[in-house]
Amino acid sequence: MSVCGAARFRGSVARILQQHRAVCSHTSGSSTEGIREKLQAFPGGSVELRKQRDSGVALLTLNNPARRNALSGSMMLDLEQRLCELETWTEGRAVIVQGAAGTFCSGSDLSAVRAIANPHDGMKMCEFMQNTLTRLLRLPLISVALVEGRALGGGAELTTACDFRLMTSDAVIQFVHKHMGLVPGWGGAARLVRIVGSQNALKLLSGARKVDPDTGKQMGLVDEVLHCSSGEGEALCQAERWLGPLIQGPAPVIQAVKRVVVSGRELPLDQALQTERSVFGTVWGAPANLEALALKPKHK
Ligand SMILES: CC[C@@H](C(=O)O)C(=O)SCCNC(=O)CCNC(=O)[C@H](O)C(C)(C)COP(=O)(O)OP(=O)(O)OC[C@H]1O[C@@H](n2cnc3c(N)ncnc32)[C@H](O)[C@@H]1OP(=O)(O)O
Repeated sequence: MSVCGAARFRGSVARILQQHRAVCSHTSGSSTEGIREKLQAFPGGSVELRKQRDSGVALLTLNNPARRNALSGSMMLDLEQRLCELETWTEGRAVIVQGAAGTFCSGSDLSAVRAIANPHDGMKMCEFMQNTLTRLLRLPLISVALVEGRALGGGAELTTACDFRLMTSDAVIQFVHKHMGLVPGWGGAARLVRIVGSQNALKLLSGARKVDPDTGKQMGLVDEVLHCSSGEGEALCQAERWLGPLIQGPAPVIQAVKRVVVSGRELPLDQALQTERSVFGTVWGAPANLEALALKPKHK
């Protein structure tokens, strides 16, 4: 890589880190300035984070069951703060995003949507949620959306910001945006095209189609269909079991794997190769590598 290329790369990494520090410390000056105060004016529900230290799996729960886990303004702010915590969780391996009371998320809280329907505030909310879901997508943790019940509108977009989607057999993902005279604004369209391809994305968005698990699996939107017979909590148990093989191993190695996949997915080849070398440098000769070499590994 040329000297100026390396300088450009260092500059882009510095900018990403600067944005991260600014957002976590709420440093004003970003283009979403002022929206936090407005979102705070729409309370209701919460976004809970439970870090399971033994497994390194965090549970991120949208908790607004009276509103089918619709995202109130304060929940959008909660989500940003929970992501700040996850971005610096060095022992973390994965995060499962779920909804309370057996349903995922019915999108934005419509009372908040009505109140900030003006273009200026709507655009700032859109950018705030787009930035927040992009940070979820880029977490150095393997992320799974556990979809029970309904994932509608912004809730459907939220599922696309996870690496994987697991659905219970009676669940539905629906991009209802067209019915509201809208298109996705939280990054859901850009991510959906990358997940299912542009033709399937066009069908799901233009038709506002209800995606059942089998259809979702066929088009690559759904990674596993969970058949749950007994009560509450079974879907989560099945999701953790599905995740198990992906997160076996030291947290730094799992996090390094996610980092090289994110850079391979998002960066131009030269920068992706540079990032891969940088991440490789963090695990080469690190404890997990040295321990593995000492054991004379045999991969049967
Ligand atoms: C489009 C992108 C993004 C945006 O631009 O911001 C959005 O996400 S906008 C919101 C898109 N979502 C919706 O339009 C979903 C609307 N809700 C429904 O379709 C149904 O409620 C349901 C989610 C399919 C559940 O139906 P059901 O099980 O029959 O329950 P109820 O309909 O009786 O709802 C229970 C209760 O919850 C309230 N509710 C549901 N969704 C929302 C929401 N998104 N915002 C606010 N409140 C919501 C619903 O009003 C009921 O409350 P009460 O009437 O007070 O009992």
